[in-house]
Amino acid sequence: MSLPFELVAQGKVREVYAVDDDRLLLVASDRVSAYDHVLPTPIPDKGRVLTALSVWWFEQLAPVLAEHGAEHHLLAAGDDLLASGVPAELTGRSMLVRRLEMLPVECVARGYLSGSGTVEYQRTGAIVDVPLPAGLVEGSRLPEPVFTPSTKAEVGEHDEAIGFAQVVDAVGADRAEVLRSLTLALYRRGAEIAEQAGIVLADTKFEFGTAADGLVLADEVLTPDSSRFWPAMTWSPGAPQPSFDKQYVRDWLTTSGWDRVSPPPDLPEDVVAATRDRYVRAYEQLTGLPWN
Ligand SMILES: Nc1ncnc(-c2cnn(Cc3cccc(F)c3)c2)c1Cl
Repeated sequence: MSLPFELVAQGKVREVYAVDDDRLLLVASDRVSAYDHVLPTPIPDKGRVLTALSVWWFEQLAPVLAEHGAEHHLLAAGDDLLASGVPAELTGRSMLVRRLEMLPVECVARGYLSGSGTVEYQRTGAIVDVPLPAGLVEGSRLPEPVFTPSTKAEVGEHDEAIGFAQVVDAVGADRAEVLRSLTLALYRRGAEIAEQAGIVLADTKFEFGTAADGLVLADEVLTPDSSRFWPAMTWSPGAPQPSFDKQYVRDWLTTSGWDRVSPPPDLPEDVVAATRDRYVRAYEQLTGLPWN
């Protein structure tokens, strides 16, 4: 796809283009990643579903942002993008956003113990400087949601968990405090809405930037790519929880005999179709809106 804009950042499944000095275009692809590899087979509509979900969450979270004197970066999405020169085939999976000075902190909120959090906890009984009770296992619900920030790793590297003191060093004490309280408030609101939809929001990662008028919630929000979504029905601490959206892909890759090092194999049609269905159902269950 050739866009009349300069490519300024390229992620595994997303790109960022510069529309002008003040605006960026975030474009979500149909690519899916699993086990740290981008798979060769696209999932039709994934980019459009996750973009529509982010747009919906920005609306749901606006009151929480306002309570903390913050805003979000979304300017326009969907057909409104045609006026900015975005090709029609991209408008459904693009967001026009305010260009911000991004803060160098990944603001992670966890309501459950999982992934790198579990590894940290098993090593130290805590997640960096966040103490946790004894006896927790993979998938355990935490007594309270916790703020467990990390640094933004280089492309291809994993983010490194950091303590609150390092957030203070990076952004100052007052802003660090706001980042923690706002991250936790946004997570609580998201988890509350997800719970009503039968989905556990185990954890999520927010990114913030600054503009002249203060703190701004950026990037994508509360999507299955930036968060762990588990079906509430199957939640059972003590083992890795099935991912709401990626479990079919993970299971098939495991049975396919792929060694997780060489380039991943193509996905069979039924796994692609089932995965597309999971993204559509996540959208419909969370928003209560029909996907079309
Ligand atoms: N509002 C903003 N202002 C300035 N910069 C950004 C920004 C740059 N990069 N990223 C992360 C990212 C998002 C998608 C695809 C990628 F490759 C990388 C976010 C944003 Cl969202």
